Amino acid sequence: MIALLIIFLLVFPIFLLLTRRRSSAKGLPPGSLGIPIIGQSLAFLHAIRSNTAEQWLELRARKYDPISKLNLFGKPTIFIHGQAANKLVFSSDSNSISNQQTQAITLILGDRSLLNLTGQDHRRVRDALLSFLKPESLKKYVGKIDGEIRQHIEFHRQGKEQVTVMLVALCFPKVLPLMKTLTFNIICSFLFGLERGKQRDQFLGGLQDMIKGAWAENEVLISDDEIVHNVMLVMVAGHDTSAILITFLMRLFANDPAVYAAVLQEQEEIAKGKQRGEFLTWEDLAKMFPPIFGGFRKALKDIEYGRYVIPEGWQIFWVASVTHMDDTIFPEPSKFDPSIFENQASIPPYCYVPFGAGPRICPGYEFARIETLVAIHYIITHFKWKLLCSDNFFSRNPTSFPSKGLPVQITPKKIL
Ligand code: HEM
Repeated sequence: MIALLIIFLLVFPIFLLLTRRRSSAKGLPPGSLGIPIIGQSLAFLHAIRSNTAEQWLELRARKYDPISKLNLFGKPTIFIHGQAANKLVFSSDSNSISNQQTQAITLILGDRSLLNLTGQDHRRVRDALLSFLKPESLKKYVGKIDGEIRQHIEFHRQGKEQVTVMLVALCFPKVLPLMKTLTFNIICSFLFGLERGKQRDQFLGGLQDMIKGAWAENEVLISDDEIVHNVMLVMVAGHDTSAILITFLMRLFANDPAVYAAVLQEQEEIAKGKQRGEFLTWEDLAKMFPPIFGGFRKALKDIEYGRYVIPEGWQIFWVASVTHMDDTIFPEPSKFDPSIFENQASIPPYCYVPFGAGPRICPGYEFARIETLVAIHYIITHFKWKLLCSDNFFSRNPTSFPSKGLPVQITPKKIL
């Protein structure tokens, strides 16, 4: 207790000095920095855990629209959202705004992952990654990903539809863990050429050797540390994200018969044109239609934004979901309506940013698109499923997941 008091007494005067200096300079955005160090962190973490983070942010956005200041995780922070904010975050040069990572992420992934790199170094390592994540390279892998998905779903489903109703909750698959293993397997097979079997199960032990082998052909000059740190980043970035997207799509389809029917019809048309067992191709995906909260950046100098200044050294918290839920941009934003993406030109720039934008836009975008489309195509044309958990809740940790991992009852369709 005494130690806490001493820390408080030491930190508070510095904090006051910092905020007074800034407050006297006109233009600091509205909002309070709260108690030193803690600020709004506990309230925000509580909102995340109690599943009300979206509402917490919405309330803040409505109160201070479109920019406010707060104190998150010990750092003075600017919370911004909307088209202009996204444009500022995603298109500013790396001398004004840099990426900002927590110490934990840097410790886990290493300091040479893309998340920590800026300027020339960021471009060089990103180019290396994109050399195999770009559409021309991915085209060759559509059939392989299709094969992986078929094997995976068959393997985990076998026999499960025959259990008695009493055992349903225990024995029927939960979609989320199933999709997480699936996205892990796909990345293993794609990045390391590592197929199903004992070796893949022992993957973690041999990780580093395999990484070197997989990147050896790359002609862009990057260091061993950069290889290791970025392969770990790709494993992490590509694992939860796509698995969660596929899981939520399955829940949305199960809850929305009209969208389910439209997607089913589209996918059956594609399936009809194929022989039994024939894999999908890149051209098939072109016939189909096409989850992260936001992130942190850091202001490297004072930045003028409308009537306000974002002070040098402050953290910038960009929240995509607030822009996505803005009904002046997307009428009925909470309605699941994939058809709004049919006319991409109708969406104003920097308003739909689930993968970010600009020089740091997600390099795994095409990869995620392929695995999601192929998984949904296979599942919807081969199975029917019923949700075994009727609520529509989801929690965050910090990525989102549906109640109980989305247990479902899966029944194979009769394929003619
Ligand atoms: C539904 C799936 C996915 C979503 C919604 C998603 C979203 C995002 C977002 C919002 C960012 C941050 C952009 C920024 O800071 O401006 C990002 C970065 C990144 N993503 Fe993804 N991602 C997905 C899947 C993937 C996959 C499958 C991979 C790898 C195969 C991947 C690799 C990366 C990497 C390496 C970065 C860092 C890029 C950089 O800092 O230059 N992501 N992603």
